[in-house]
Amino acid sequence: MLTITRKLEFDAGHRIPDHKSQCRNLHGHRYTLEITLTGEVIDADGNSDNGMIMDFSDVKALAKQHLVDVWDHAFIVYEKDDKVLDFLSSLPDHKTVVIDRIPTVENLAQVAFTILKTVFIDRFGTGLRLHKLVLHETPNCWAEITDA
Ligand SMILES: Nc1nc2c(c(=O)[nH]1)N=C([C@H](O)[C@H](O)COP(=O)(O)OP(=O)(O)OP(=O)(O)O)CN2
Ligand SMILES: [Zn+2]
Repeated sequence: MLTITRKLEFDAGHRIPDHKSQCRNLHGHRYTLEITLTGEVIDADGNSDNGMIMDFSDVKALAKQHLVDVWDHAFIVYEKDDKVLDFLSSLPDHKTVVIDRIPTVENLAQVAFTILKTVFIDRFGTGLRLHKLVLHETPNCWAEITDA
């Protein structure tokens, strides 16, 4: 299978409220997101996308619009983490992203995949789709999801 991968990075805060150790504290990461797309190579002479699955600059622009700019410099918080939600809501204009699950890297990867699979759709009639997403929480820790 032929794929392309675009890497983007963003910073976000989180905590894992039930964690047995350090990760129950408020802290942050520089996350690395790898978006892997598949589809036929575009064959259209004179078209800017000719020879590509999708232009990397368009992959970046869409990923930023729908996910990266939403999560960058946000605090990502579980909807049942009441203490942190109360605190964040006391901060004027704080950038907070509330999600329906604990913000482990596994869960963030699943949320990101759900969002981006609706963005990277068959826009060229080439079968373009999101094949895989990798989210690194630290250089040593990451989660991967591959389209079933
Ligand atoms: N399965 C998971 N385990 C842990 C998660 C997670 O999301 N899924 N998250 C954390 C912490 O939030 C943190 O991201 C990881 O901390 P740590 O284990 O300290 O990772 P480091 O890469 O910094 O560790 P080094 O020992 O410095 O390599 C914890 N567990
Ligand atoms: Zn963490």
